[in-house]
Amino acid sequence: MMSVIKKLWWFFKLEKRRYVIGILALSLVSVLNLIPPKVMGHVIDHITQKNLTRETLLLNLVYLLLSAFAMYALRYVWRIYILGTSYRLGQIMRSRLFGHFTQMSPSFYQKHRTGDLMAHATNDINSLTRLAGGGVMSAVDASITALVTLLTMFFSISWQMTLVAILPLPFMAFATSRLGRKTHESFKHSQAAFSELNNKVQESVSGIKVTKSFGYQADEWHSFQETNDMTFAKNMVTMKYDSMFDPLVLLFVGASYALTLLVGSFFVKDGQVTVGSLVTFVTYLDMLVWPLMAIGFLFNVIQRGAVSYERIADLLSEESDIKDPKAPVTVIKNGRLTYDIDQFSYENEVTLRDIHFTLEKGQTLGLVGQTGSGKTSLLKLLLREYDVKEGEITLAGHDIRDYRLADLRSLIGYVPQDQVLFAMSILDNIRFGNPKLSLEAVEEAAKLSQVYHDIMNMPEGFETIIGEKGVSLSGGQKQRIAMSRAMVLNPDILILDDSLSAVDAKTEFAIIDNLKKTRQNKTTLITAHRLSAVVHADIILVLQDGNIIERGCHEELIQAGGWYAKTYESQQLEMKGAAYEE
Ligand SMILES: Nc1ncnc2c1ncn2[C@@H]1O[C@H](COP(=O)(O)OP(=O)(O)OP(=O)(O)O)[C@@H](O)[C@H]1O
Repeated sequence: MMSVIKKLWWFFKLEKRRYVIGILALSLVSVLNLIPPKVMGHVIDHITQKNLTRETLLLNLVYLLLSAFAMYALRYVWRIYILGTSYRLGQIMRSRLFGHFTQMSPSFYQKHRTGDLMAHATNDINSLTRLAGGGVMSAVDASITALVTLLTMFFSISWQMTLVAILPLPFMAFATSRLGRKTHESFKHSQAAFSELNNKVQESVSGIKVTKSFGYQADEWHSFQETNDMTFAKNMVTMKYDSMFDPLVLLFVGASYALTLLVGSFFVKDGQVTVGSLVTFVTYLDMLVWPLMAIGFLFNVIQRGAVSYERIADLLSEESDIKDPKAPVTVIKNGRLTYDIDQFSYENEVTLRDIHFTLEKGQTLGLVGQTGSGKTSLLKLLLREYDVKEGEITLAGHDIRDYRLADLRSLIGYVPQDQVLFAMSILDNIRFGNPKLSLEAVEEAAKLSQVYHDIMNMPEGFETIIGEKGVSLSGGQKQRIAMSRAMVLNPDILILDDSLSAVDAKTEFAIIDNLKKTRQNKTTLITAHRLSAVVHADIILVLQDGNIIERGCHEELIQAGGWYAKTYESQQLEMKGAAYEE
């Protein structure tokens, strides 16, 4: 349990100055706290001895007031310096986590669901902040208060009474530590359940449109209720252990009071202590309740912090499986692209097999084949979303793993199958890769992608906000805006992954025509289901179950009379039929 303190030592060291000031202020408050009961006892003794003068009373009142003001100021100081500093830990950990998230490859996001990652970034970080703030505060305060109070009771009132009063404490320590262990376990389960709940909410909200369109709201509601109930049940178990803590402590404190009263009354009767001293003693005993309670709070905070730290550390220790090379090739330029892949698999099943081809700079590759045949996977390997283990992909004579990831990706413009547009203006969406680009450049890219007129017809043209709070776009418009985003950068290598599937044949033809004109010296890779999108390609590969089953240019493949020729023919017939119907 204490290991979490060790693990957080770097932070305490980093904020040493602030913690030292905070702890000093806190310690002074604990000592000043001893004054009021002393003053009280003193005045009571004067009253019982009937010799209380006005001067003595006034002097004691001044002591009380002075200590109250000093404590007011010092309490403010420690709150700012200890609790305030703890937020800094939250800030540091949050940016570490976020930095880590941005470094990770897609397989990380396949393994961890969004809701889970959100839980780490919120709940777990809050637990850590509580440990570095409230935890440190109660540890220092409780130990100093307990120490100075016990010493004062022991030396300035009666050591015998003190020993009797603390008799129940070892039993209490035993009981609370057992309870603490149980709380720790149940908290782990609560935290995991919260992650699950987060996932559920995230998935349900993002899929709400689909859920509703299929009329599955009721099922979704029931499945959410199940997760919600489970989380509630786990939280109740934690709550049960939590709720046992304070009553348990108070039980032992009650025993201390009873013993003190019993022994104290004998001592007063014998004249060993005065009535005033007994009152002071009982007030001090009262002051010990807080440190005892704080043990429970500390147990909680430290254990929760430990669980959360573990969860965050586990995430942070996961390395991205896509790494930058130790000695990267410093200059990157477009050139011959060669795929030499013997085999590639995501997990166990082989996704791509014997993929060998060369694409010269400036050429266009067309990738076709049934769904699931491996087209997207082949492209993702070039982006290094995943790495090839058996074989290599080379660009301009170097294995792509020898370039810096950022360099490699700066060469590539990628229009994925599921485009993501952000809730901001169309202008900013298109120049996402380089916010400094001019409106003219953006307009040009939109024209090349055949979406310029669509945009000009929107309420605020390129300034139109899209997404949740703005205009909803059609599938085809989304595709063409995503395409403009890649085109505006005029990338050396352009990857279009089924990017024209939602546009009509005429628009597709115009876009392809623009591509042919503008990308003469640049490499282009296109996957498509509609073969008309790849007719112009220099090399067309037909994939089936991860293998290349046909290769050549359009004419060669038509000649060969295989899958390509048959599919092309039937698609042409379909198009003619559709045109006839129109
Ligand atoms: N991240 C992944 N993890 C595991 N398997 C995957 C992953 N991505 C794709 N696959 C599997 O790899 C195979 C090839 O998928 P891929 O997306 O490359 O096909 P595709 O030809 O692009 O299909 P489509 O035309 O439908 O887009 C499929 O069987 C798919 O289930």
